[in-house]
Amino acid sequence: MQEYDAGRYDVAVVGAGHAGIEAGLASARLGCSTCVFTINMDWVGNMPCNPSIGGTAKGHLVREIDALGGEMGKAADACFLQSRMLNRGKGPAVHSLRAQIDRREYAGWMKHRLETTPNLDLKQAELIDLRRLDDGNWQVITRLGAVYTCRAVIIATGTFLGGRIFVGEASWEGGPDGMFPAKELSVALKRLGVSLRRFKTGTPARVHRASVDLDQMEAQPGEDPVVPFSFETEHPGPNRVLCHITWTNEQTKQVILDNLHRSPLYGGKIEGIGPRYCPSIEDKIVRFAGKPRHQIFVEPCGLNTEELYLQGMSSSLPEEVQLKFLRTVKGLEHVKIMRTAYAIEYDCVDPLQLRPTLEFLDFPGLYGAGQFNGSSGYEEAAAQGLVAGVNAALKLQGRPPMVLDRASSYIGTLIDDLVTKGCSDPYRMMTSRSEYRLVLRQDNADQRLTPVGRQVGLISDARWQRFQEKQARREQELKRIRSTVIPPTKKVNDLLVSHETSPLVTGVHLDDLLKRPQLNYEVLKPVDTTRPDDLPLDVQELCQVEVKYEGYIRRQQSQIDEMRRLECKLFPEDMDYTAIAGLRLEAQEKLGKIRPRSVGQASRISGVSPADISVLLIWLEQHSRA
Ligand SMILES: Cc1cc2nc3c(=O)[nH]c(=O)nc-3n(C[C@H](O)[C@H](O)[C@H](O)COP(=O)(O)OP(=O)(O)OC[C@H]3O[C@@H](n4cnc5c(N)ncnc54)[C@H](O)[C@@H]3O)c2cc1C
Ligand SMILES: NC(=O)c1ccc[n+]([C@@H]2O[C@H](COP(=O)([O-])OP(=O)(O)OC[C@H]3O[C@@H](n4cnc5c(N)ncnc54)[C@H](O)[C@@H]3O)[C@@H](O)[C@H]2O)c1
Repeated sequence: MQEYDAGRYDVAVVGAGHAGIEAGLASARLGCSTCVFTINMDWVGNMPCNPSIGGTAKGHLVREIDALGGEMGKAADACFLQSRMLNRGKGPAVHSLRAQIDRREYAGWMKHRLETTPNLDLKQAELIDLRRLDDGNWQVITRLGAVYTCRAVIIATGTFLGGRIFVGEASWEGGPDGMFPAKELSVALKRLGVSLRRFKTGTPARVHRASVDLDQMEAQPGEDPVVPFSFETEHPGPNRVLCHITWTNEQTKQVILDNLHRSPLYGGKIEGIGPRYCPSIEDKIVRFAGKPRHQIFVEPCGLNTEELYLQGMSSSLPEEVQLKFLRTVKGLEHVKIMRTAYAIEYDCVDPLQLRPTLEFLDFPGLYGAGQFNGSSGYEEAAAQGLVAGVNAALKLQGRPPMVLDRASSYIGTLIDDLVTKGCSDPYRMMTSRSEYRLVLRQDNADQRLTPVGRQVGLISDARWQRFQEKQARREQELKRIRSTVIPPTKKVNDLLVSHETSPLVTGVHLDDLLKRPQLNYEVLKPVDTTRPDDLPLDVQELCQVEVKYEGYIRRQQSQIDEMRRLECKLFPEDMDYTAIAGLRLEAQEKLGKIRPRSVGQASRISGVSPADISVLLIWLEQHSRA
């Protein structure tokens, strides 16, 4: 193919999935001329699996993306079909927003957002090659020979690189949703020296609504009032659909067990490693053999389609086996499959090759984001896209990088886990991955991250002003709660006794009452006479959590202060660990490979001991004096 010079950009983003979208928008919004490339223009922001956003820990990620100035939360608010806050019965740290989304509406919304963003071009073109020039610039080359010269490249290729589909005995080269795979780019990356490996993931069948007996299933309505993802959405729309729940049974299990030898996974055809926390139904049947049944969420894919998604039934068994086991399920006895479930194997990187900015350690100007970095999930991808896009732009502008630490966010935790510990299967965010989860709540994501977004340049003046007003109201209300004395009147004591908590003998501060497990902000309203009546619900919730969990939060904060002490001790870029006397050989090797940014990051590398950390601290102390 004859090549031609097609122009220059500051940043080229390979991919318009969830990572590529956030990367492209962030880079363009920070003033860099940006081109986002996609294999298929009609699938910008495609959700090849469940059209749902959020859920445990993932909802936190969406809130954080929004707080930094990203797009996913706004798009989800504009296109949701049903919304629920999960885990309301548990502590505030694990409350997680989850929404079922209209898939086509979401993809269209995101595409239009890219099309209308200044400094951003969106192009349908498969990139097949990537070159590093001697002057530090990069070139990306399309299948049609167009050569674009760029100062930075962000790879956000999802599950397309070297994609291979598996359904029973059938297997072919392919991307998700019937798209073609990106083969050449894998070869180009390997040629450059990037080491790739194989992961796999899967998706369940989509079935026709008319073939499903929803009356046989448990209906699951959305929650009112709807809580939006974005801190900027003032009036979220209504819930528009019902979801349903049904269950597998002994018969389903038997069909699967009888056909396990036909599974490409159990037959050894798939070599890629699948997501531990999103197992296929055949995996669940084998791994949790004692479990009599598994839950299936039956969820609409959109308003203008009859396709239903069967969450929990991901499979790569042959098509006829899929039909057979689905028809054993209550309500699915006459089900018709519209899209068959499949597994997909793809190339991705070992994220230990990346810095916390998501730039490759060995290839300045080259960044990785999303499923390409070894993660799984739309929200994980979007979070990384935002971080890669911001950091590519900051570097080109000669500004300090945006590195979010573990105590600032789930985004920081996700990236630190990836680049410090690596991952041996597709990485999924969970609240248990954060040691600071009482502080990293979805309700306070703006408090934690909007100042960072503002500093970077992604938060407008108007939004910043609204944020500051909200913080002022929060502080005012906290002050009022802490200084208000509730007297031991009959009305107060009747209320306390009716909520099974002891009456007062003297006046007590409102915050002390709020700390009682039987009470909350809403319950105390009738006796809290100085409460402002125009306080927004989100400010009320913030104040309640901060007061109720004050002691725990304070304790966690002191752990954070300790952690940050080490996080501020940065290593020089050209650090030679082999020259540091006293470091054990294993530590020298691991540190040399991962090249941590700070002593804090070094302390989390497996194989680096507390004694090694002491040696590093002494070395830094001497080095900074010299
Ligand atoms: C079958 C399946 C099941 C999944 N199940 C779920 C699920 O239930 N829930 C969930 O959260 N996640 C699921 N995932 C993962 C989810 O799709 C990804 O985590 C998420 O989409 C990753 O976003 P991304 O931006 O990294 O990549 P993608 O969304 O895959 O986007 C990749 C982009 O790169 C472009 N591209 C690739 N190569 C090139 C090239 N050479 N040139 C130009 N453009 C290129 C593509 O056109 C596309 O725009 C599943 C994925 C698949 C395929
Ligand atoms: N390979 C991948 O990348 C891949 C593949 C499959 C799934 N996933 C991820 O895993 C998630 C699905 O995984 P899963 O099947 O383990 O389920 P999940 O982890 O999302 O569901 C766990 C819990 O969430 C709640 N929940 C789920 N759907 C709900 C609904 N419609 N209404 C109310 N509550 C609901 C339920 O309490 C359920 O038990 C996706 O959202 C995606 O993030 C990723």
